Amino acid sequence: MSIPNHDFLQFTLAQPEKASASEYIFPYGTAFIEGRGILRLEPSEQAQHSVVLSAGIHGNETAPIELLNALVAQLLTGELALSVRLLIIFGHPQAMVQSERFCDVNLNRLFCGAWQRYQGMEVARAQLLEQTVSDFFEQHQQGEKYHYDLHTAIRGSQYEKFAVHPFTNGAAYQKQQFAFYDAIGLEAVLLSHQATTTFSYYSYAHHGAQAATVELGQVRPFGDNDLSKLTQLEQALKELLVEANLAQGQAQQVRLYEVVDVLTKDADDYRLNIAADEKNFTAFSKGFELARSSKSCYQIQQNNDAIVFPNTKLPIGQRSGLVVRAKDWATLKTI
Ligand SMILES: O=C(O)CCC(=O)N[C@@H](CCC(=O)O)C(=O)O
Ligand SMILES: [Zn+2]
Repeated sequence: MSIPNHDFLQFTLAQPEKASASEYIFPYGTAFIEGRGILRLEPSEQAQHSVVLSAGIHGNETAPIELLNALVAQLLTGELALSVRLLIIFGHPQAMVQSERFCDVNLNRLFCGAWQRYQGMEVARAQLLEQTVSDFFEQHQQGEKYHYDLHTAIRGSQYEKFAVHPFTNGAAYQKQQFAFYDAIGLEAVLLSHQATTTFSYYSYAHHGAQAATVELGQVRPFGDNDLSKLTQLEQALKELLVEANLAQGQAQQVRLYEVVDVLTKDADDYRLNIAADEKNFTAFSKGFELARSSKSCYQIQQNNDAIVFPNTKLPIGQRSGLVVRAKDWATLKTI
Protein backbone atom coordinates (compact mmCIF):
# COMPACT_ATOMS: atom_id res chain seq x y z
CA MET A 1 0.00 0.00 0.00
CA SER A 2 1.45 3.43 -0.92
CA ILE A 3 0.91 6.70 0.94
CA PRO A 4 -2.03 8.66 -0.59
CA ASN A 5 -0.88 12.02 -2.02
CA HIS A 6 2.59 11.26 -0.52
CA ASP A 7 1.22 12.85 2.68
CA PHE A 8 2.82 10.79 5.43
CA LEU A 9 1.45 13.06 8.18
CA GLN A 10 -2.21 12.62 7.19
CA PHE A 11 -1.58 8.93 6.60
CA THR A 12 -0.06 8.59 10.09
CA LEU A 13 -2.83 10.51 11.85
CA ALA A 14 -5.46 8.31 10.21
CA GLN A 15 -3.69 5.00 10.95
CA PRO A 16 -4.50 2.77 13.95
CA GLU A 17 -1.80 2.44 16.64
CA LYS A 18 -1.04 -1.14 15.59
CA ALA A 19 -0.74 -0.47 11.87
CA SER A 20 0.45 -3.31 9.64
CA ALA A 21 3.72 -3.02 7.71
CA SER A 22 3.94 -2.57 3.94
CA GLU A 23 6.45 -1.58 1.29
CA TYR A 24 6.51 -0.08 -2.17
CA ILE A 25 8.86 1.27 -4.81
CA PHE A 26 9.34 5.04 -5.25
CA PRO A 27 11.51 6.72 -7.95
CA TYR A 28 14.84 6.49 -6.06
CA GLY A 29 14.33 3.49 -3.81
CA THR A 30 12.02 1.41 -1.67
CA ALA A 31 9.72 2.77 1.04
CA PHE A 32 8.99 0.57 4.06
CA ILE A 33 6.07 1.67 6.23
CA GLU A 34 7.18 -0.12 9.37
CA GLY A 35 4.47 1.02 11.76
CA ARG A 36 2.41 4.08 12.63
CA GLY A 37 4.57 7.15 11.99
CA ILE A 38 7.59 5.05 11.02
CA LEU A 39 8.86 5.23 7.44
CA ARG A 40 12.16 3.79 6.23
CA LEU A 41 13.46 4.82 2.82
CA GLU A 42 16.23 2.75 1.29
CA PRO A 43 17.89 4.22 -1.83
CA SER A 44 18.33 2.02 -4.90
CA GLU A 45 21.97 3.12 -5.25
CA GLN A 46 24.63 2.31 -2.62
CA ALA A 47 23.66 4.38 0.46
CA GLN A 48 26.20 6.95 1.67
CA HIS A 49 25.01 7.35 5.30
CA SER A 50 22.26 6.18 7.69
CA VAL A 51 20.11 9.10 8.84
CA VAL A 52 17.30 9.17 11.42
CA LEU A 53 15.10 12.27 11.44
CA SER A 54 12.42 12.31 14.13
CA ALA A 55 9.79 14.85 15.14
CA GLY A 56 6.63 14.78 17.22
CA ILE A 57 8.15 12.84 20.12
CA HIS A 58 6.06 15.49 21.85
CA GLY A 59 2.75 15.49 19.98
CA ASN A 60 2.09 19.24 20.06
CA GLU A 61 5.50 20.26 18.60
CA THR A 62 4.23 20.52 15.07
CA ALA A 63 6.62 22.72 13.03
CA PRO A 64 9.32 20.07 12.52
CA ILE A 65 6.64 17.45 11.78
CA GLU A 66 5.36 19.66 8.95
CA LEU A 67 8.91 20.24 7.72
CA LEU A 68 9.73 16.52 7.61
CA ASN A 69 6.39 15.75 5.98
CA ALA A 70 7.20 18.15 3.13
CA LEU A 71 10.65 16.56 2.67
CA VAL A 72 9.13 13.06 2.61
CA ALA A 73 6.66 14.12 -0.11
CA GLN A 74 9.53 15.49 -2.22
CA LEU A 75 11.42 12.22 -1.80
CA LEU A 76 8.44 10.01 -2.60
CA THR A 77 7.60 11.95 -5.77
CA GLY A 78 11.23 11.79 -6.91
CA GLU A 79 11.65 15.58 -6.79
CA LEU A 80 14.58 14.87 -4.45
CA ALA A 81 16.94 11.98 -5.26
CA LEU A 82 17.73 10.07 -2.09
CA SER A 83 21.33 8.95 -1.57
CA VAL A 84 21.28 7.92 2.10
CA ARG A 85 19.35 5.38 4.16
CA LEU A 86 16.63 7.37 5.89
CA LEU A 87 14.39 6.59 8.84
CA ILE A 88 11.62 9.12 9.38
CA ILE A 89 9.85 8.89 12.73
CA PHE A 90 6.74 10.79 13.81
CA GLY A 91 7.23 9.96 17.45
CA HIS A 92 3.88 10.15 19.15
CA PRO A 93 0.92 10.03 16.72
CA GLN A 94 -1.70 9.61 19.43
CA ALA A 95 -0.52 12.76 21.22
CA MET A 96 -0.39 14.51 17.82
CA VAL A 97 -4.08 13.67 17.25
CA GLN A 98 -4.92 15.04 20.71
CA SER A 99 -2.65 18.14 20.28
CA GLU A 100 -0.90 17.18 23.51
CA ARG A 101 2.75 16.97 24.56
CA PHE A 102 2.07 13.39 25.75
CA CYS A 103 -0.82 11.22 26.92
CA ASP A 104 0.35 9.45 30.13
CA VAL A 105 4.09 10.07 30.56
CA ASN A 106 6.71 12.15 28.75
CA LEU A 107 7.95 9.87 25.94
CA ASN A 108 11.30 11.68 25.80
CA ARG A 109 12.22 10.42 29.29
CA LEU A 110 11.66 6.75 28.48
CA PHE A 111 14.61 5.81 26.27
CA CYS A 112 17.78 3.83 27.09
CA GLY A 113 15.51 1.27 28.76
CA ALA A 114 13.99 3.82 31.17
CA TRP A 115 10.55 2.66 29.91
CA GLN A 116 10.97 -0.31 32.28
CA ARG A 117 10.49 2.04 35.24
CA TYR A 118 7.28 3.68 33.95
CA GLN A 119 3.66 2.89 33.23
CA GLY A 120 1.42 4.35 30.54
CA MET A 121 0.72 4.12 26.83
CA GLU A 122 4.09 5.68 25.94
CA VAL A 123 5.98 2.67 27.34
CA ALA A 124 5.18 0.44 24.34
CA ARG A 125 5.94 3.30 21.95
CA ALA A 126 9.38 3.92 23.50
CA GLN A 127 10.18 0.21 23.23
CA LEU A 128 9.08 0.14 19.60
CA LEU A 129 11.06 3.26 18.68
CA GLU A 130 14.21 1.95 20.39
CA GLN A 131 13.88 -1.35 18.54
CA THR A 132 13.21 0.39 15.21
CA VAL A 133 16.28 2.62 15.56
CA SER A 134 18.42 -0.34 16.64
CA ASP A 135 17.30 -2.43 13.66
CA PHE A 136 17.99 0.54 11.36
CA PHE A 137 21.50 1.24 12.65
CA GLU A 138 22.35 -2.47 12.78
CA GLN A 139 21.86 -2.55 8.99
CA HIS A 140 24.19 0.46 8.56
CA GLN A 141 26.85 -0.25 5.95
CA GLN A 142 28.97 2.81 5.24
CA GLY A 143 29.41 6.50 5.99
CA GLU A 144 28.13 8.11 9.17
CA LYS A 145 25.17 7.47 11.44
CA TYR A 146 23.11 10.57 12.23
CA HIS A 147 20.04 11.17 14.37
CA TYR A 148 18.48 14.62 14.71
CA ASP A 149 15.42 14.66 16.96
CA LEU A 150 13.48 17.82 16.14
CA HIS A 151 11.40 19.66 18.76
CA THR A 152 9.87 23.04 19.57
CA ALA A 153 9.90 24.57 23.05
CA ILE A 154 7.03 25.39 25.39
CA ARG A 155 8.39 28.91 26.02
CA GLY A 156 9.91 31.71 24.06
CA SER A 157 13.71 31.81 24.09
CA GLN A 158 16.55 34.35 24.01
CA TYR A 159 17.95 32.02 21.34
CA GLU A 160 15.07 30.82 19.23
CA LYS A 161 16.86 27.78 17.87
CA PHE A 162 19.32 25.68 19.80
CA ALA A 163 20.53 22.12 20.28
CA VAL A 164 20.96 19.86 23.28
CA HIS A 165 24.17 17.97 22.57
CA PRO A 166 24.68 14.55 24.18
CA PHE A 167 27.01 14.00 27.13
CA THR A 168 30.34 12.71 25.78
CA ASN A 169 31.84 11.60 29.10
CA GLY A 170 35.12 13.37 28.38
CA ALA A 171 35.42 12.37 24.71
CA ALA A 172 36.26 15.21 22.30
CA TYR A 173 33.36 16.93 20.51
CA GLN A 174 33.14 16.67 16.72
CA LYS A 175 33.68 20.19 15.38
CA GLN A 176 31.75 19.36 12.22
CA GLN A 177 28.60 18.88 14.30
CA PHE A 178 28.87 22.43 15.62
CA ALA A 179 29.52 23.72 12.11
CA PHE A 180 26.34 21.89 11.09
CA TYR A 181 24.43 23.55 13.95
CA ASP A 182 25.48 26.93 12.58
CA ALA A 183 24.55 25.90 9.03
CA ILE A 184 21.01 24.99 10.13
CA GLY A 185 20.55 28.34 11.88
CA LEU A 186 21.05 27.37 15.52
CA GLU A 187 22.25 30.14 17.78
CA ALA A 188 23.28 28.11 20.83
CA VAL A 189 24.17 24.61 21.99
CA LEU A 190 23.70 23.12 25.44
CA LEU A 191 26.33 20.55 26.34
CA SER A 192 24.72 17.89 28.52
CA HIS A 193 26.71 17.10 31.65
CA GLN A 194 25.37 13.59 32.24
CA ALA A 195 23.73 10.64 30.52
CA THR A 196 20.03 11.16 29.81
CA THR A 197 17.07 9.03 28.75
CA THR A 198 16.12 11.07 25.67
CA PHE A 199 15.65 9.68 22.15
CA SER A 200 18.70 11.38 20.65
CA TYR A 201 20.90 10.27 23.54
CA TYR A 202 19.80 6.68 22.88
CA SER A 203 21.15 6.85 19.31
CA TYR A 204 24.37 8.47 20.50
CA ALA A 205 25.04 6.15 23.42
CA HIS A 206 23.82 2.84 21.99
CA HIS A 207 24.71 3.22 18.31
CA GLY A 208 27.52 5.78 18.19
CA ALA A 209 25.41 8.09 16.02
CA GLN A 210 26.08 11.81 15.72
CA ALA A 211 22.90 12.88 17.48
CA ALA A 212 21.22 15.88 19.06
CA THR A 213 17.89 17.19 20.23
CA VAL A 214 17.18 20.29 18.15
CA GLU A 215 14.81 23.04 19.37
CA LEU A 216 13.26 25.04 16.53
CA GLY A 217 11.14 27.81 18.04
CA GLN A 218 7.94 27.71 20.03
CA VAL A 219 5.10 25.18 20.10
CA ARG A 220 2.21 25.99 17.72
CA PRO A 221 -0.78 23.99 16.40
CA PHE A 222 -0.67 22.29 13.00
CA GLY A 223 -1.11 24.85 10.23
CA ASP A 224 0.02 27.74 12.42
CA ASN A 225 3.77 27.46 11.82
CA ASP A 226 5.93 29.82 9.79
CA LEU A 227 8.15 27.28 8.05
CA SER A 228 10.11 30.07 6.35
CA LYS A 229 11.93 30.33 9.71
CA LEU A 230 13.32 26.86 9.08
CA THR A 231 14.70 27.43 5.59
CA GLN A 232 18.33 26.90 6.62
CA LEU A 233 17.44 23.59 8.23
CA GLU A 234 15.38 22.53 5.23
CA GLN A 235 18.24 23.29 2.81
CA ALA A 236 20.79 21.51 4.99
CA LEU A 237 18.59 18.42 5.31
CA LYS A 238 18.12 18.31 1.55
CA GLU A 239 21.90 18.54 1.15
CA LEU A 240 22.32 15.65 3.59
CA LEU A 241 19.66 13.45 1.98
CA VAL A 242 20.50 14.15 -1.65
CA GLU A 243 24.24 14.89 -1.69
CA ALA A 244 25.12 12.98 1.51
CA ASN A 245 26.87 16.14 2.68
CA LEU A 246 26.71 17.58 6.20
CA ALA A 247 26.34 21.34 5.61
CA GLN A 248 29.05 23.33 7.33
CA GLY A 249 28.81 26.87 8.72
CA GLN A 250 31.10 28.53 11.26
CA ALA A 251 31.20 26.34 14.36
CA GLN A 252 32.28 29.18 16.64
CA GLN A 253 29.28 31.31 15.67
CA VAL A 254 27.22 29.04 17.90
CA ARG A 255 27.16 30.09 21.56
CA LEU A 256 28.15 27.33 23.93
CA TYR A 257 26.43 26.61 27.21
CA GLU A 258 27.14 23.81 29.63
CA VAL A 259 24.51 22.34 31.86
CA VAL A 260 25.59 22.88 35.46
CA ASP A 261 22.52 21.59 37.31
CA VAL A 262 19.32 19.71 36.61
CA LEU A 263 16.40 21.01 38.66
CA THR A 264 13.99 18.33 39.83
CA LYS A 265 10.48 18.79 41.13
CA ASP A 266 10.72 17.18 44.57
CA ALA A 267 7.38 18.06 46.22
CA ASP A 268 3.86 19.21 45.38
CA ASP A 269 4.66 22.71 46.63
CA TYR A 270 7.77 23.01 44.37
CA ARG A 271 7.94 26.52 42.84
CA LEU A 272 10.23 28.29 40.37
CA ASN A 273 10.61 32.00 41.16
CA ILE A 274 10.27 33.17 37.58
CA ALA A 275 7.55 34.88 35.59
CA ALA A 276 5.10 32.65 33.74
CA ASP A 277 6.44 33.99 30.43
CA GLU A 278 10.14 34.01 31.36
CA LYS A 279 12.15 32.99 28.31
CA ASN A 280 14.63 30.15 27.98
CA PHE A 281 18.22 31.36 28.64
CA THR A 282 17.10 34.12 31.04
CA ALA A 283 20.12 34.80 33.27
CA PHE A 284 20.14 35.50 37.02
CA SER A 285 22.50 36.93 39.62
CA LYS A 286 24.46 34.82 42.07
CA GLY A 287 22.38 34.01 45.15
CA PHE A 288 18.99 34.41 43.46
CA GLU A 289 16.57 31.81 44.83
CA LEU A 290 15.43 30.09 41.66
CA ALA A 291 13.48 27.20 43.16
CA ARG A 292 11.97 26.33 46.51
CA SER A 293 9.84 23.58 47.99
CA SER A 294 9.19 22.26 51.48
CA LYS A 295 12.10 19.87 50.77
CA SER A 296 14.71 22.02 49.04
CA CYS A 297 15.91 25.41 47.92
CA TYR A 298 18.07 26.16 44.84
CA GLN A 299 20.13 29.36 44.61
CA ILE A 300 22.01 30.53 41.54
CA GLN A 301 25.71 29.73 42.03
CA GLN A 302 27.34 32.16 39.61
CA ASN A 303 26.33 35.46 38.00
CA ASN A 304 24.60 34.93 34.64
CA ASP A 305 23.74 31.28 35.14
CA ALA A 306 20.53 30.87 33.17
CA ILE A 307 17.43 28.66 33.06
CA VAL A 308 16.32 26.50 30.15
CA PHE A 309 13.12 24.39 29.90
CA PRO A 310 11.56 25.60 33.19
CA ASN A 311 8.40 23.61 33.85
CA THR A 312 6.62 22.68 37.09
CA LYS A 313 3.52 21.13 35.52
CA LEU A 314 4.93 17.63 35.84
CA PRO A 315 5.03 14.74 38.31
CA ILE A 316 7.33 14.72 41.33
CA GLY A 317 10.73 13.31 40.40
CA GLN A 318 10.86 14.82 36.92
CA ARG A 319 13.15 17.49 35.49
CA SER A 320 11.81 20.98 36.14
CA GLY A 321 14.56 22.85 34.30
CA LEU A 322 18.23 23.01 33.39
CA VAL A 323 20.61 25.56 34.87
CA VAL A 324 23.16 26.45 32.19
CA ARG A 325 26.35 28.52 32.05
CA ALA A 326 28.03 30.16 29.08
CA LYS A 327 31.22 28.37 28.07
CA ASP A 328 34.22 29.72 26.21
CA TRP A 329 34.99 28.03 22.90
CA ALA A 330 38.68 27.94 23.87
CA THR A 331 37.82 25.45 26.63
CA LEU A 332 36.06 22.97 24.33
CA LYS A 333 38.00 19.85 23.36
CA THR A 334 37.16 19.22 19.68
CA ILE A 335 38.38 17.02 16.86
O1 LIG B 1 10.20 23.67 26.30
C1 LIG B 1 10.35 22.75 27.07
O2 LIG B 1 10.27 22.89 28.31
C2 LIG B 1 10.67 21.37 26.55
C3 LIG B 1 11.02 21.28 25.08
C4 LIG B 1 11.50 19.87 24.84
O3 LIG B 1 10.71 19.02 24.58
N1 LIG B 1 12.79 19.65 25.05
C5 LIG B 1 13.34 18.33 25.11
C6 LIG B 1 14.82 18.43 25.37
C7 LIG B 1 15.43 17.06 25.43
C8 LIG B 1 16.88 17.07 25.88
O4 LIG B 1 17.16 17.56 26.98
O5 LIG B 1 17.72 16.53 25.13
C9 LIG B 1 12.67 17.56 26.25
O6 LIG B 1 12.39 18.18 27.29
O7 LIG B 1 12.45 16.38 26.09
ZN1 LIG C 1 9.86 18.41 22.77
